Amino acid sequence: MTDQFTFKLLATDGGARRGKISMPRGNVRTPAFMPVGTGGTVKAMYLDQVRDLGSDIILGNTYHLMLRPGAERVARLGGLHDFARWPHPILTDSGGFQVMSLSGLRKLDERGVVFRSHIDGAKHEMSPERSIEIQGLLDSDIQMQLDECIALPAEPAEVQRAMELSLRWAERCKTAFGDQPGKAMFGIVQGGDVPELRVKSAQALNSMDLKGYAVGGLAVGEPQAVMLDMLSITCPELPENKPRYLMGVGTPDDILKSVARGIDMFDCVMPTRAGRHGLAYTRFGKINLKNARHADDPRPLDEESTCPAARDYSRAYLHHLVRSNEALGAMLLTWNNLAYYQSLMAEIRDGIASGKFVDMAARISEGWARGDI
Ligand SMILES: CNc1nc2c(CCNC[C@]34C[C@H]5C[C@H](C[C@H](C5)C3)C4)c3nc(N)[nH]c(=O)c3cc2[nH]1
Repeated sequence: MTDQFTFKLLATDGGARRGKISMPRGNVRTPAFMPVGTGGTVKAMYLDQVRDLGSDIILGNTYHLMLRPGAERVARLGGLHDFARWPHPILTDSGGFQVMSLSGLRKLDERGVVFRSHIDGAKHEMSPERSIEIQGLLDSDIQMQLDECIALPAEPAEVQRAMELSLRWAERCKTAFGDQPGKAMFGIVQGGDVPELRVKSAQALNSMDLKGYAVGGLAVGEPQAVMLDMLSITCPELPENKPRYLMGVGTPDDILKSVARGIDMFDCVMPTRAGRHGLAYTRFGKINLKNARHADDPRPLDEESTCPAARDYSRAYLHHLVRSNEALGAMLLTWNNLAYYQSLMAEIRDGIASGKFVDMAARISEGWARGDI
């Protein structure tokens, strides 16, 4: 047990890193995939299942929880861990990304973002200080600075404006967060697809001596090659003794290639959202259970999986559930997908620890390319 937030680099293999984050609520084995919770739940899953799959940490959802049921109410009820019965670490995003993508009317200026709730149209102001206050009310263990994430492609002048605003907001978030030994506030590197802006953002955040660093402003419409190039430019500028979190990423292939460039933490709605839409992630690649070709297939998704959803149900049954829009279809495919993602992360961690990351990554990628499954 510890009352501090610490990161320990345990092994490296090329650019890939194996580490451990220690916090009062528990440890996070990195590279880590963080299942995405929305209103304090990972959709279509019981949190005990999420834990049993090997998830050390989940994401909470600042924007949704502040609108409903309200951050002050969650605090009155003991904070998000008690509210959702998840006693392990929780990371919360600042809410800015969603305001930019979800809410209707919104105005952004030096003070922060003013927006209307997509639920009831009520007006809300989200300043850097208010975002940190909300994340504190949720009792989040890892809090993200408020930032401005812009979609790509974008004009370099616009990328620079948003990056420099985000740096000023990082300073304000650091001040608002203050000194909370068992918790962390991560800065977010911006700079779009402009190498010199990425370096400037990373170096400025580096000098703020934060407990962890996220790489933001990616997975916003750019090709994978651009995202990977930005990682190759950004990660070397970040301290190697602090965790690095690539926000919103990604597919299994994105994750393998980003780990190779020095990323430690990932979050993505893909496995959970795809599961609700009939898509199964497996070590043989993606399988769309909506497709009629599965209607008579008695095989499970993966008879060697330890996850019952992958091992014990025929593709014909899963196809039937998905086609009939049965809740069990979403439940089983979400369970399968998170189990697959966490087994991929465990294989990645073992590969780095044994110095076999490159061979392991090649073998995994060949499995996906096997074709007809
Ligand atoms: C997909 N690509 C992408 N995502 C990104 C996110 C959100 C990360 N996921 C958190 C989130 C976002 C939504 C959906 C769930 C729950 C909750 C609301 C928190 C994950 C980002 N968040 C911030 N603050 N800044 C970014 O630059 C950024 C870039 C991203 N690029």
